[in-house]
Amino acid sequence: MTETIKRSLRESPKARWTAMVLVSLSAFGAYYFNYALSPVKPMLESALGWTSSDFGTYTSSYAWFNVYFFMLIFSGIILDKLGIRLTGLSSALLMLIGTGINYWAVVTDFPDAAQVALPLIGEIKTQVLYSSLGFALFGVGTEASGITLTKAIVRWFKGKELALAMGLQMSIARMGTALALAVALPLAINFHYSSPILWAFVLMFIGVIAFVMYIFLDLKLEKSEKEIEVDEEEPFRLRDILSIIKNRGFWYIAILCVLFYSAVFPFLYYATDFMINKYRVAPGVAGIIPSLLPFGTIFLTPLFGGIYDKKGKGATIMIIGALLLILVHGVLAIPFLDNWILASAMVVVLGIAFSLVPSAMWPAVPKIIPEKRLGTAYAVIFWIQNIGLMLVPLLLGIVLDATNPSVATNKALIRSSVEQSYSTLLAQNNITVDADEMKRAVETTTTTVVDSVVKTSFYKEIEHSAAEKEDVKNEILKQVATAGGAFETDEDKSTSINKIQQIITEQTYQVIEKNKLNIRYNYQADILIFAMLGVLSLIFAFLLKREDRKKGYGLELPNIKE
Ligand SMILES: C[C@H](NC(=O)[C@@H](N)CCCCN)C(=O)O
Repeated sequence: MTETIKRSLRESPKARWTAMVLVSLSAFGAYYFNYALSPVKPMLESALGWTSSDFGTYTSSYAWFNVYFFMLIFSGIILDKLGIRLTGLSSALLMLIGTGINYWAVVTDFPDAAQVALPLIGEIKTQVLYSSLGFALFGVGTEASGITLTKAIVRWFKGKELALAMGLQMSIARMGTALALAVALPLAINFHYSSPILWAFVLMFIGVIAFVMYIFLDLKLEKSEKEIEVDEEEPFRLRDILSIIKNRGFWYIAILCVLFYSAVFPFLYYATDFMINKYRVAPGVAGIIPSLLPFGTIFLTPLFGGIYDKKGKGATIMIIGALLLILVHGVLAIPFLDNWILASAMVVVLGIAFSLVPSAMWPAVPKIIPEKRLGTAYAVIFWIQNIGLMLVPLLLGIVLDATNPSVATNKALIRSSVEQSYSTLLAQNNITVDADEMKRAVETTTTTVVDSVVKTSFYKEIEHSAAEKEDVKNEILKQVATAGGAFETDEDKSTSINKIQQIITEQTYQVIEKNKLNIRYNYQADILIFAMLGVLSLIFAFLLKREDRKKGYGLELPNIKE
């Protein structure tokens, strides 16, 4: 078909780069919210009584609807039927609604023991369930928006700077992840644990506005191409899936994708907590270390993509990426190597691996799958990848609780002692506070105590039986009451509450230290799971290279022919 593109708006660099920035803004918000609650894990435990399994359920819920309801496949069909404008706007709105539900669930005061029974999952805290449903809705929007944005970029940049535009769009999205990891916990500490979600809501709203602006630009593009004959795009067909899944090379890439991404995205969910617990990094700055990973990829992904374009060696690049993955998780798993500088260096190396593999893997798909089935192929790969994003974070949470059985109960014990101490001291001193003020004070005190114990204790914790836990609780109450006896209230209410907070913090801390109450997680088993995923990734990267040699896909050849 003839294609006269002289008068198309795509010919204007200003117009197409504006389109790229506008569509990328919603991805920025999405990638921010994806990790906005991860660094806040320790606070969710201290303040809301979540366990690691609750956190695992929440993070795995991102993929619930995508996996169970085949939403990625449907999104591909919907995108084909409704087009970029409607699908993009609907997915941006879906992300916004999901974020809103998540915010509501986290700020709502559910009774401590409120639980619902779900098929397959079993008993789950009501708050965790609602947060997860919001996150699951957000996940559908994010993945649908991912394939829509790719199509939008292709629409504007085909025959132009396509790879660069895709790389930059990924970089803008990753800036969102870096921002979330670096600022979420400081935001939560200084304001409220829900503040990172509120910010996500604002960013997502900006994303929706930006997408509405994109729609106007896209309408202008359509108008400019009205008289022009352009190539018809191939529609999404279910029967394409059949021909794709018969291809062995496709399976190697899809399995490598799910294994590799499962060792990186879920790692980021837990990384801040891991830095605090293993490397004793102060919570306020612990997120900076994992944020080095997405931050590095912002520059490295386009760089490695360029190298692959010119020099080739795609399958070898994926093998190197998988080897680095094993190195990083292997080193992070060694118990006595607990220096934060080493941890930061490993995160930087993981960032290099996470730039190498995607920069070679995504452009390798068109070498294995014919162009007209590419949309379907990416949707199926994302679907398989989502299975990993659903199972691995949940497994990590369950394993963390199972290998650290006393941590969650000990945190709950501290919280209830703090609560009782407040009630006693406030009553003794005739100070009345409303329920919200009290809740806030208990949350802050518990978080402060837990943080300081985790950061400063070098003892080898001993596990306590239930009876000993009661003793510890009584001792906390006794110590707080003794120290509180000398307390006199002659100042205003907030000064008095601050003093009470200080007394409770100090006394609780001392009792925990003395009794060696274990509230620090040992992440050893979780990190070994990541290392195993690395080994499996390496095996599939080798299988892919062998298949390439057999079938001659040209994965090792440059993309740009001289
Ligand atoms: C391009 C690729 N995107 C994905 O893999 C998405 N399916 C998942 C997005 C989840 C974001 N945490 C990428 O980001 O490398």
